Amino acid sequence: MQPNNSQVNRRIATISAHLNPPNYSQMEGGSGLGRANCRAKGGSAGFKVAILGAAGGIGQPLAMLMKMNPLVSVLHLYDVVNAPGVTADISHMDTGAVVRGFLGQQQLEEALTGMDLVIIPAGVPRKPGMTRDDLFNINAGIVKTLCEGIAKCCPKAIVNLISNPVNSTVPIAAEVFKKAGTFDPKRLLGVTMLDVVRANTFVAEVLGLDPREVDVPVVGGHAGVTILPLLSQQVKPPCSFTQKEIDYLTDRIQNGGTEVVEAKAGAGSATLSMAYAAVKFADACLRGLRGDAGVVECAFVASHVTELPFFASKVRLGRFGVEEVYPLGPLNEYERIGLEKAKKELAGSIQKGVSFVKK
Ligand SMILES: NC(=O)C1=CN([C@@H]2O[C@H](COP(=O)(O)OP(=O)(O)OC[C@H]3O[C@@H](n4cnc5c(N)ncnc54)[C@H](O)[C@@H]3O)[C@@H](O)[C@H]2O)C=CC1
Ligand SMILES: O=C([O-])CC(=O)C(=O)O
Repeated sequence: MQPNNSQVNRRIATISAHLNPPNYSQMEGGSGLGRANCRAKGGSAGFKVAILGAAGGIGQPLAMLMKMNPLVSVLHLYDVVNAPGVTADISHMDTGAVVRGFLGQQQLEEALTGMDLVIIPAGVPRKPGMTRDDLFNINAGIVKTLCEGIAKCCPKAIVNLISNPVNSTVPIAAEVFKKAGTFDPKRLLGVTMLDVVRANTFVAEVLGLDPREVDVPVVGGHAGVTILPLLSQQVKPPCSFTQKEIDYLTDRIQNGGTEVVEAKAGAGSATLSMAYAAVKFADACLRGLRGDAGVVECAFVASHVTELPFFASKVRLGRFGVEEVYPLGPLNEYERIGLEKAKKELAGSIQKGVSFVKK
């Protein structure tokens, strides 16, 4: 039997309520009586941060940690699935940031408007046997669409790009911004912080130190041989390694991601350590925006440090994003050979990203 008109209308209403669940910006405090919107609009000190892909393996712990960050006054959580649930959950934490959820493409612009910092962990992760480049076909399109939204709604925001392959997605973002006439190389940063976090951890293990005492620069890019730890510049504390230790550490740092992918056996890649690293990096960006002096981290950025248009190295973060890109410093022979390998692979990955948008 065919449904009559009023039955059809009821079904449409039910489906559309499902597709457009209440925006959590209207639901602060749950009762609708909350004044959090007034607090957020009232110019309370702090920055406005959006996470795109907030319901994912990285996105959820990242959202939780950003909600705990005192520099954040407003936190927008955007995803194509499950954003309302994650938002409801996170919004119950009694920390300062006002949390709002946004679900689906039709709410992307609202999610992005007015943001100071946009963090992007949207996209598919690896399974065992895959390279990061195997994610290109799906993630390139996702990153392109999200960056088009950023160019339109918050062109001055700092962008922290996590989605893999970072060596190609950062060039994709740059091309999208160039097309839109909004590209500012200071504001686009590929997140390679997890490589530094791993390098500090593994070096500390070898040296028998607390990882918090260790500071290893990791340059190049974020995949395999493009991840180049500069162990000769491990300055905090100054130390030297045997060749065996250097081989072991370089291999472990370059393949840290694969180590996690294999251990998770099909259930994804690093999420918790990545969320930690992303928050460490986002916090550095926010401290820079606030005007703190001497904020220096490694990131994959537009660069003149080598002949390549993008390269990861130490950068100084300030009120406008990347204020200085530091040269690599003295490399030993082992690192010089590693650099040549890294550059060769990076050149192809960068070109692949550029061509994706230009084609
Ligand atoms: N830069 C780095 O050091 C690291 C990067 N990654 C990368 O981060 C990405 C995310 O990883 P996981 O969180 O583990 O994946 P996941 O699959 O658990 O989460 C991804 C989230 O993105 C969402 N999403 C998909 N399409 C979207 C779109 N168009 N707009 C907004 N959200 C969208 C999904 O709904 C999902 O919630 C992967 O590409 C992974 O390779 C992972 C670890 C380290
Ligand atoms: O290995 C992956 O696919 C995820 C990633 O980038 C990392 O853990 O470094």
